[in-house]
Amino acid sequence: MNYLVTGGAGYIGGTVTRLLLQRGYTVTVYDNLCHSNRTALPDGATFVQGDLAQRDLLIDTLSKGKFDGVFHFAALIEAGESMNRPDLYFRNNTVGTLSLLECMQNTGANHLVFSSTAACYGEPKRTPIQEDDELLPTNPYGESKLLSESMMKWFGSQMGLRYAILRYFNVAGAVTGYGEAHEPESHLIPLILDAALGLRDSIRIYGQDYPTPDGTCVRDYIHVQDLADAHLLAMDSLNRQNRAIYNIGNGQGFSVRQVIESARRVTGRDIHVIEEARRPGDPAVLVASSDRIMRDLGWKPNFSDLDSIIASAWEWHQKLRAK
Ligand SMILES: NC(=O)c1ccc[n+]([C@@H]2O[C@H](COP(=O)([O-])OP(=O)(O)OC[C@H]3O[C@@H](n4cnc5c(N)ncnc54)[C@H](O)[C@@H]3O)[C@@H](O)[C@H]2O)c1
Ligand SMILES: O=c1ccn([C@@H]2O[C@H](COP(=O)(O)OP(=O)(O)O[C@H]3O[C@H](CO)[C@H](O)[C@H](O)[C@H]3O)[C@@H](O)[C@H]2O)c(=O)[nH]1
Repeated sequence: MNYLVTGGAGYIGGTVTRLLLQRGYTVTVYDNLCHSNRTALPDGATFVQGDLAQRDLLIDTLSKGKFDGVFHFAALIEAGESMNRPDLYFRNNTVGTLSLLECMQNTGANHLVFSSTAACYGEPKRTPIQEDDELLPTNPYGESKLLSESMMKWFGSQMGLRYAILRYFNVAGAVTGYGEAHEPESHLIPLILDAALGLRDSIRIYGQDYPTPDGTCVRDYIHVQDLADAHLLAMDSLNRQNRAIYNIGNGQGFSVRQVIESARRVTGRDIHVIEEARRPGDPAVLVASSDRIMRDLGWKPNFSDLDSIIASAWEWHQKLRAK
């Protein structure tokens, strides 16, 4: 099999690229490196440096590659940043995805697995969240992904696109030799691990007055290896089904304070905390029901407890920072 991976120089796209290569598949990564660098690219993948907006380059890449499918990860990913710069998020994520869909249509590529997000749901009315629950994003990042989902629906029904939308919850952890290192980093777990290593003075907790048991936001953390497995199952399923939408999470919520406690247990280090105001756009609680993908595709997470997810991140993070 031969696949195109947009955003394949990033954290999750890079992990899926490694898994595809391990399975013996051929992979081309398409990435503009706006939030990553070449050193993150695995040996064995062909690399095209390009932006989703570069239609000629994208069409050329798709035409030459004759791909069996496209995994679409390329996006800006910070909910907080999107509150200040919605324009960037709609341009890069939504218009960028439209460009990809048009180029796929032009070149006859029609199997797509798309990285969507729990941020599409906004503040949920019930927990765990199911795929058919209300979609009311509280930040432009989530809206930019929801609009992309809507385009896929119409490219599917009117133009024959076969697609799987994966709404991930909070992705964490590392596989051998590759883990989370966003540029710049804004995500909770790598920032906590930097604090454990003494590379930051403290970790800031954004908001202590949420309607949750300890007042801090609750999230559902899913290991990147389990998430990567779901991508391969989803792509394969497009030979049997035209379209699907799946949540990918562990079904368990952990507050920011619980994540910090887990990191203290795993690292054995002191982690200093500073309490800050809420970060605009953050929903209080996001916890997934992943029953649908378990039932339809037989997916099952192997890393279900938070300590083991953080332990895998910690092992990799120490090596990363030692470089
Ligand atoms: N990290 C999470 O917890 C999480 C949760 C839900 C969904 N997602 C989604 O998963 C995907 C991957 O996230 P990640 O954590 O690996 O982020 P990342 O920033 O590590 O990777 C994104 C990659 O896309 C590239 N990119 C961005 N815009 C591009 C463009 N216009 N053209 C070409 N390349 C472009 C970046 O250079 C980067 O390499 C994103 O679509 C994100 O929205 C992530
Ligand atoms: O220094 C920090 C960083 C984060 N947080 C809090 O920790 C929680 C998790 O924050 P992250 O920034 O790690 O992740 P988000 O929940 O904001 O978003 C992540 O998961 C989403 C899905 O749930 C998206 O898809 C998005 O791309 C991805 O970044 C939030 O309540 C946030 O306010 C802090 O308290 N301090």
